[in-house]
Amino acid sequence: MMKESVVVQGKCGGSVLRAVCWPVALAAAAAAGAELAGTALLATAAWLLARAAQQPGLAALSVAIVAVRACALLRGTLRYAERLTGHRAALQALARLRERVYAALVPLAPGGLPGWRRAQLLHRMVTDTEAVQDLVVRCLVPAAGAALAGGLGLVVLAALSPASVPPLLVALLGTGLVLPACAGRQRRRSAPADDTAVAVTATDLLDGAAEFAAYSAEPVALAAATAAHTDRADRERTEARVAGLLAAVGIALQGLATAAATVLAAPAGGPAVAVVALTTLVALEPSLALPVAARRFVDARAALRRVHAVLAAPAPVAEPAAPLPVPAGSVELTIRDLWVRHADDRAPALAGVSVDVRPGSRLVVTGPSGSGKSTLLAALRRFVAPAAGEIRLDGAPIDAYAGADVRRLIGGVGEEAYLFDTTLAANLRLGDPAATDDQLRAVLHRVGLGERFTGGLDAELGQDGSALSGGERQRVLLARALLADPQILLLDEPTEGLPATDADRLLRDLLAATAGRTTILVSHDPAALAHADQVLDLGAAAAGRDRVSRWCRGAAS
Ligand SMILES: Nc1ncnc2c1ncn2[C@@H]1O[C@H](COP(=O)(O)OP(=O)(O)OP(=O)(O)O)[C@@H](O)[C@H]1O
Repeated sequence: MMKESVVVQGKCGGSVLRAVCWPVALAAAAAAGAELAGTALLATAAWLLARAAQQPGLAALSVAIVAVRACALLRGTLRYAERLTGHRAALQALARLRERVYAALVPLAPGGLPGWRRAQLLHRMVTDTEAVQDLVVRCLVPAAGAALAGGLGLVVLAALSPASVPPLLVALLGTGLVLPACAGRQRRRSAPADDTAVAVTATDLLDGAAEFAAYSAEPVALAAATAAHTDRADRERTEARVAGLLAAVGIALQGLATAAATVLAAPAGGPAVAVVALTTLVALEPSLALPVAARRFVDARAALRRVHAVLAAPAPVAEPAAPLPVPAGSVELTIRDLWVRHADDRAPALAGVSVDVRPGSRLVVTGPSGSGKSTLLAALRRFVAPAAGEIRLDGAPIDAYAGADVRRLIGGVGEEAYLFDTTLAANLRLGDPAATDDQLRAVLHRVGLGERFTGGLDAELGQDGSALSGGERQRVLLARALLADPQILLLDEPTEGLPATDADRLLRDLLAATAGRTTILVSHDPAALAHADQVLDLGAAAAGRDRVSRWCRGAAS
């Protein structure tokens, strides 16, 4: 178990556990102390009963009577200290690990996240990180307590009746090593590498409820969820049977060892026999919990490995070692022969795109679906790295700036724009946390939302703006982007999916709100094209890209 613990610490929980190693050591010492006090309590009580049966004077029993009370108090106090210190250390470790996972996810979003499903990431953040808590409270502390209690039991027996040591030793090896090894082995065999099937099917059921209902596909979806549940229930039933069997074997070993140690201590006679019997019983008690600890250890190790995979995931875009300070004031954007490829085995999403965007001008990007419009905006915000070519801001390559600085400079409403399930004001203040209510109302006026909300700034928007119409949603997103006040405003198909009259009105308000500001607008709308200073047609570039792909295929074959 110790060897495996080193592996886990090295992989992921290492620095997290190191930060709480002292509280963990204190908790383990308190757990062992509580076991020792329990052992001493029973041993002294046994001696007291046996000695009292011989009817000595009260003075001969008074020390033992006080010792019994002291041990009882000490055991309770130490148990409390162990729970308090152990849980505090575990919760601190958990909080640190969750912070690290979140910090690791930030540079992955959004480009690096599609490798995981949403339910899997939620599982990593919420459930898998809890493994570090289990590791402390349910593995390390019980294992240390069991080792100390067993060791003390052996010392007591060696002092009172050396002949009784072998039965206790054998039983300790059985309950403390062999049974946990069996439990761990069985758990390793039965536990799947990724225990998120239930979470994934449950998320699909919730997210896709409307679609399943629309296509009468509920039985299919429910069958997938039921299969995941049945699989898990089957595994848990098998494990419960094995756990019950191992617990029974442990209790049998404890009983046999106690009986054997008592029989072997019989020649010593007197209170020592009772002390030996009770000491053997108590010394084995903590190690009976170790098979369960071993199963939890296997689970914790697997969970921490999964968390480690998130922590170690390479960011899709490398950060510069010494980022340049971002230029102040308006910036000139230059894109030269830009190539972007989302995966090595896929055709390039952008092939040789070049354009210059002067400060204060409006560039409209157009082109058929799949021609790379969103990819261009993602590259400008450093969410994906170019395969070739360059993007320059005031002459300096964009990858010389920190990603967060670039996104403050070049921001807006992308494909992934999201509205949080909170008030209108809270959603808007994501753009500018210091904005006053008057500034919020002013920006709402600019995007044509002046008097629209009955609840005013406190109106609740629902999850991803579910309480809004499509046009209102786009206007709130635009208002938030304007509040953030980036040097270059990006807008990805803001009128998409709206009825023609709403789209016209939104586009009019949008063009007015962005007049004189450097704007890159993805749109097919003739009105947007008419008001553009420049138009970048990626359809033409896509035709070139197809020619390149065909040439590549031809060259390969
Ligand atoms: N994360 C990704 N992983 C792999 N391929 C991707 C990814 N994102 C986009 N692509 C591919 O890159 C190409 C360009 O996609 P992109 O979304 O940029 O096009 P678009 O012009 O914005 O399309 P639409 O108008 O439909 O939104 C497409 O072939 C798409 O399948």
